[in-house]
Amino acid sequence: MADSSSVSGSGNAFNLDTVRDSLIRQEDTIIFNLIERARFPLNSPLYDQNSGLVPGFSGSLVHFIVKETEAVQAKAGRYENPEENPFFPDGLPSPIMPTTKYPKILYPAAVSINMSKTIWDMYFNQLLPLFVDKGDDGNYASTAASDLDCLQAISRRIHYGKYVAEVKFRESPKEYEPAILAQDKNALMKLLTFEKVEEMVKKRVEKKALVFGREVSLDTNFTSEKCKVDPSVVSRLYDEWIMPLTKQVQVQYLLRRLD
Ligand SMILES: C=C(O[C@@H]1C=C(C(=O)O)C=C[C@H]1O)C(=O)O
Repeated sequence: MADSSSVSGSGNAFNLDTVRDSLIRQEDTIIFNLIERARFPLNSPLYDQNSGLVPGFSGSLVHFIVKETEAVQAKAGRYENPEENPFFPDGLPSPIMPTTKYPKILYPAAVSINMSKTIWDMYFNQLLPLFVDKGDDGNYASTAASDLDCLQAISRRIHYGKYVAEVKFRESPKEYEPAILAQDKNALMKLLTFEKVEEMVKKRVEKKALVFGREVSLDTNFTSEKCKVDPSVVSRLYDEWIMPLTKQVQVQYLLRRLD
């Protein structure tokens, strides 16, 4: 069944409401993926640059798994979708089969806006230690697959800022044009920021984490108060990283909107 998680599917309407609906839908994906990752302990050897776990590959095991997974997905056409951004774009293979023609909503240079490196560093260095237990259960391949699910969901959400910016520009070009012509980042940031929306987002993701993360039993509504992922960490993820980075994507996008 089609849902509202994409504006680049054919026939989907493109306006600020549908774009915001997509962001709301993506919250579910991000929270469920965090819950899945929290099933495993940290498993730190996965992230060790010098673990030597992969013969002939210099880098961490998670780097190897993500790079190889992205190569397979590129062959199947995943990165033809402008909503998807690889973490390791260099040397990715081309699709080996015909792929859907995605509607051209964004201007072509938008492809060059890529925050993957920042997202990668934020996820492993800051976010991960906040929501997984310490320890090592040896489940490295499954843990890395789960990391990639989280990274892809967070990356899609942040890069979605391109669509948010495009729709905001189309809805009021006269408001944005002077700031774009002046290349005024601060003015653009002010124009595209809606503090009330951001407050709502933080509260909603915290509540979703509370609802999605508790055990459901048939006797009572919830068996325990313990959540699979701390709701305050999810709220912090949005407050400190996801929303600021989405806004940075929006600013970068708008700066070049009139090129
Ligand atoms: C995404 C939007 O732009 C900004 C970024 C937000 C976010 O990342 O959730 C929320 C509100 C705005 O300040 C929006 O207006 O919906």
